[in-house]
Amino acid sequence: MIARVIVDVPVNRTNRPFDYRVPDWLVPLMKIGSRVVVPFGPRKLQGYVIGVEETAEDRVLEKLRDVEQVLDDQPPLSDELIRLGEWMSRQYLCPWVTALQAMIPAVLKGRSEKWLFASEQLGVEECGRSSLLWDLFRRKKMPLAEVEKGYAEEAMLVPGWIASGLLYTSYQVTDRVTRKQQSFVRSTLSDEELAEAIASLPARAEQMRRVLALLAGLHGQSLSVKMLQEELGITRSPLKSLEAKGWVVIEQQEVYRDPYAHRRFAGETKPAFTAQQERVLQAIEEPIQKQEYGSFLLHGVTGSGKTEVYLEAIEKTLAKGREAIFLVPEIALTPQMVEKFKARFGDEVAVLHSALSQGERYDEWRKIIRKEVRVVVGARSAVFAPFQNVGLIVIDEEHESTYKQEETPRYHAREVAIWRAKENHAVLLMGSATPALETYALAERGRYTLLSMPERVGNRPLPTVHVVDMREELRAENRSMFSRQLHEMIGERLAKQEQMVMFLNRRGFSTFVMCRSCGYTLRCVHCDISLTYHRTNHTARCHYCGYTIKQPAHCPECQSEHIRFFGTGTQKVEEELAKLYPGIRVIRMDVDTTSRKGAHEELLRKFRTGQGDVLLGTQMIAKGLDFPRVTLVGVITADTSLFLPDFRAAEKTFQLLTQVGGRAGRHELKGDVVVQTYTPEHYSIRHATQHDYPSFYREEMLQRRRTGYPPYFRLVLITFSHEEVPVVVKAAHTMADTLRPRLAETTILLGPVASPIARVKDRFRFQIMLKYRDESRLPDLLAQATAAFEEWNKQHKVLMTIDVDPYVLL
Ligand SMILES: Nc1ncnc2c1ncn2[C@@H]1O[C@H](COP(=O)(O)OP(=O)(O)OP(=O)(O)O)[C@@H](O)[C@H]1O
Ligand SMILES: [Zn+2]
Ligand SMILES: [Zn+2]
Repeated sequence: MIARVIVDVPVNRTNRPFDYRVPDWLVPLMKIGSRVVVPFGPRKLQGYVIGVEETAEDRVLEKLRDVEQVLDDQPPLSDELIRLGEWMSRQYLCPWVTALQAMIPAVLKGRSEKWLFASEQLGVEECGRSSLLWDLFRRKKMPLAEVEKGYAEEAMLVPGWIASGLLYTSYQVTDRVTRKQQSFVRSTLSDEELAEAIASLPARAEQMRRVLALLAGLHGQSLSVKMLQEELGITRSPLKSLEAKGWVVIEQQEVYRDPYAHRRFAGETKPAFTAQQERVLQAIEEPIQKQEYGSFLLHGVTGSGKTEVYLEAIEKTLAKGREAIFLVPEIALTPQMVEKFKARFGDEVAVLHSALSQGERYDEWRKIIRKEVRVVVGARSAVFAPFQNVGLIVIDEEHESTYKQEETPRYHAREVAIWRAKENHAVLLMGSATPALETYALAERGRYTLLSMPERVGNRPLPTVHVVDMREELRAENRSMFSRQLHEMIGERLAKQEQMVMFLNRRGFSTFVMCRSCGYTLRCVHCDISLTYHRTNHTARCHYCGYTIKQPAHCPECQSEHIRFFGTGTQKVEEELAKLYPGIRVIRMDVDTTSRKGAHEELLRKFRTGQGDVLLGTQMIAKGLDFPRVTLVGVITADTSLFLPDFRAAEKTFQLLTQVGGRAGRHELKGDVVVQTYTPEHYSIRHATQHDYPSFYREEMLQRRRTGYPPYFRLVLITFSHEEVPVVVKAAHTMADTLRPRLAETTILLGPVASPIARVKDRFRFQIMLKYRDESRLPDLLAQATAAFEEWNKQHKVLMTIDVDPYVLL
């Protein structure tokens, strides 16, 4: 038997399967999708079996090396996921193995380590006075790293011992799988025997009697020792005595680390659907029933009841005997959301997100592979859930940029979801109050079916949005970060004991240059994006094309000298609130207050239970929260995200304002939103305050067409980095020169220019941007070019990354 193996050498040169012979004793274990250990050059590596050939000629077999180990009883990758990995490798120009590794829990990724072994020749005589040799004689092997650390003096003698044949080294692949074990107790006696046993115990053996009585009720089932002790309030000794009598057995069993284990989840009752919910559910009913591919974009305003629609769709999918994946952006994966799912689907749900420890993640993942659950709720990588019969994939807040992974493989969960939905004849349901422009454009062209829910549940009004022009505030001598209107409304809420959300837009914090008198910002004359301020030489520069001007002392528009770069922090807002409203209870949520595990959840719980008047935070609080008593949302600085050097700046601002605004007045109490801005006339602010997505969409599409950005053009960003400028410049130019003559005429190559963040960790960065429409040859072309440069790049220590459809352009 031959196994075709993708080995863990993530470079393009080895980006193909290698053949290995499967020794007879491993044949029964050999399954497609399993991890194996194989020799590769002088090393041993972990690899993934992507295919087997049952028979092969001896002549062929003779030339092959042997598979050394099979690491799994149950393969972590399915045939579908293996093919998905191949597709990703082509689509995102990454090694196949890197794509496969993105699909499995981190603990399964093997590390190859050098170990020191005792040979047959090492006997007691040879050990002499060496503690290292004695230890090796006993343990047989030890990681070399441990030897070097723990036996510093003797480590120098190791080469000699190897030469004389007492020791040898070899590579071993280890994963970091640990399983949590717990003691369980059960009785081995029949019911009658138990009754006799209880009767036979002396009067003072009260505790033993109670244990047996409890176990009798379980009829041979086992119970965790910990729970039994807690229940009866006893020590371990009566158990030991019973074990000695042979009446009970205590054994180790594996348990899952379930972070939600001790919570109670109230069973939720389904509401009667609203008419628009009914309509949407009807539209997706057919492909779910017929098990056909169907893709839908659900455009529903904030508070329109999208979540109920998702839950119902999942229930229908489960009823067909199929499985469902529910994706949420990382920050929206709140306890509230998880509780909803647990209440509805109980133990059928696994939850995957980055706040879990690696062990917890692994345990949740194993519930899927063992078919113990049929629903997965999780962030981006949950799209790889190893289900075998996926019937539905939901992407909530589909516009969120966290669905794009910013390290290799640089995939987008939406594209992977489409691939899997097609492959499985499943339904893809994407929802948002502010769909990504690319998604909406495709829906308009009929690629996805567009469904809409334009009303809030119960016809509750969308909140009233008040736009405050901060330039006027300055003119009225108000230099505080709170406008007069916001100041007044906060006071009213405090008096009425209603709650508030204060949102600080930290995106683009203090990088762009703006005039505080007239709102003018410095922009690139060629690219229509903001210039970024460079402190070191006081210049403002365009990060797409390199256009640079000196930081002006006066505003070019109104001659004011109040032109400078821009920003405020959450702490400053908190201080100011405390100063203005003595005694106000502020719950601040930012990276500082939420870094501890569980802190995020705890702060939200405090707010929910009324232990705070104001929830103050950044992007973290903009999504998915549903608090009945919130009637005021203040947006302290709406524009900071507007002038980022990013063609999506206007779109992101519109999304943020709509989402934060959507937190107000979701229940009985009516809501107000105050948006403070220096550019009230900007279309993304204007349309957000009107709750007018279609108008924003049209205007933004015009901009994109004019400037040649997605969805009209697609982008590929190639970034190079090196410690020395000349080397990185040479690399970028060589690549550009290679690509240029081969590109289609309609494809535009921008650069090479220095990257917006021109130096990271002392490495200089340069980039090339490709803009193209339909260049079908591009992936192949890039793959060839990458392969050609790999050797050169490696020699000169140049790092090159290729980002297809990039989100972060810095
Ligand atoms: N049919 C219904 N009848 C009564 N209440 C409902 C119904 N559907 C949803 N709700 C309630 O309405 C509120 C808003 O619903 P939900 O959170 O699903 O909105 P959403 O569209 O997901 O909003 P967002 O985009 O802001 O997250 C929730 O409190 C939910 O429990
Ligand atoms: Zn000005
Ligand atoms: Zn420019």
